[in-house]
Amino acid sequence: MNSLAPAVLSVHDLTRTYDTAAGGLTVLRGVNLDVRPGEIVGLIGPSGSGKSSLLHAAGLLEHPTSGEVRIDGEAVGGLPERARTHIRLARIGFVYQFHHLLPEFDARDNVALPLRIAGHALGAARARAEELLVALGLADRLTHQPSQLSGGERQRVAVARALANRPRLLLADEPTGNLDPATSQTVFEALHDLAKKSGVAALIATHNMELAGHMDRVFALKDGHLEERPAESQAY
Ligand SMILES: Nc1ncnc2c1ncn2[C@@H]1O[C@H](COP(=O)(O)OP(=O)(O)OP(=O)(O)O)[C@@H](O)[C@H]1O
Repeated sequence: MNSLAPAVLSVHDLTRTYDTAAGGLTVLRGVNLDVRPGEIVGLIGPSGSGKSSLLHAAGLLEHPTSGEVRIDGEAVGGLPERARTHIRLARIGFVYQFHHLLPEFDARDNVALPLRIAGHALGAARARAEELLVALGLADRLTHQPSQLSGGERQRVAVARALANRPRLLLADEPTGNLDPATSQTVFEALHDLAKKSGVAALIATHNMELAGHMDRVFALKDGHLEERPAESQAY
C-alpha cells in the first residue's frame, strides 16, 4: 500500500435512505472512507447493515441520498449519467457473490468482453484475458464455458473479468459468499495476490472474518457508521 498516494476512492459524509412503504429507511448515516492504490480494505457488518448500499454508491451504480463520492479526486455525484457510466466501465471492476458470467461464452471470452466493449481488438483482448486466467491458475480452463467450471473456478474467472480493464478500483460484494471454506480461501488468495500485484484499490465486503483478517484495514458498518477494527492483518 502506498499511504502517501491520493485516494482512488474517497467517500465523504455519505448517507443513504430508502423510501419504503413503512417510511424512510436510513442505512448509511455519514460514512467516510478513503481507499488508496494497492490497499485492500474489508467491509464487514451483519446482514442488512448497508455493505451493498455503500458498494453501490462507491461503484456509481446508485446515487447516495447525500454526501460525496470521489474517484481519483473527481467528484462524480453531479456528472451526467454517460460520464458516470464511462468512469464505471474504465476505472471500476466489480465482483459479486454470484459470478454473472455469460453462459454461452468460454472463460477467456467472458474475461475479454469488457476489453472488447472498451474497443480493444479481439486478439489483444484475448491475450490479456489469458494472462489473467493463467495468473489465477486457470491456464487449462480457458475454453471452458461457465457450466463446465467449478464454483471456485467461476469466481476466479469473475475476478479476472473485473481486473481485465486494469481498473483503478475493485469493488467486491461477498466474492466468496457462495463457496465452501476451502474454496473461499483459494479464491480470496488469488484475488488478494492479483490485487496487490496490480496496485488496484480494493474494497471488499465479506461475512468471512478469517478472510477479513488478511486485509490491510477492516471497517465494520454499525448503525449506519463505519468503525475501524483493530488491525490483525496477516499477509499472505
Ligand atoms: N432498494 C431498496 N429499497 C428499500 N430498502 C432497501 C433497498 N435496498 C436495500 N434496502 C434495505 O437496506 C438495508 C441494507 O441493505 P444492504 O443490501 O446494503 O445490506 P448488506 O449489509 O449488504 O446485507 P447482506 O449482508 O445481507 O448482503 C436492508 O435492510 C435492506 O432491506
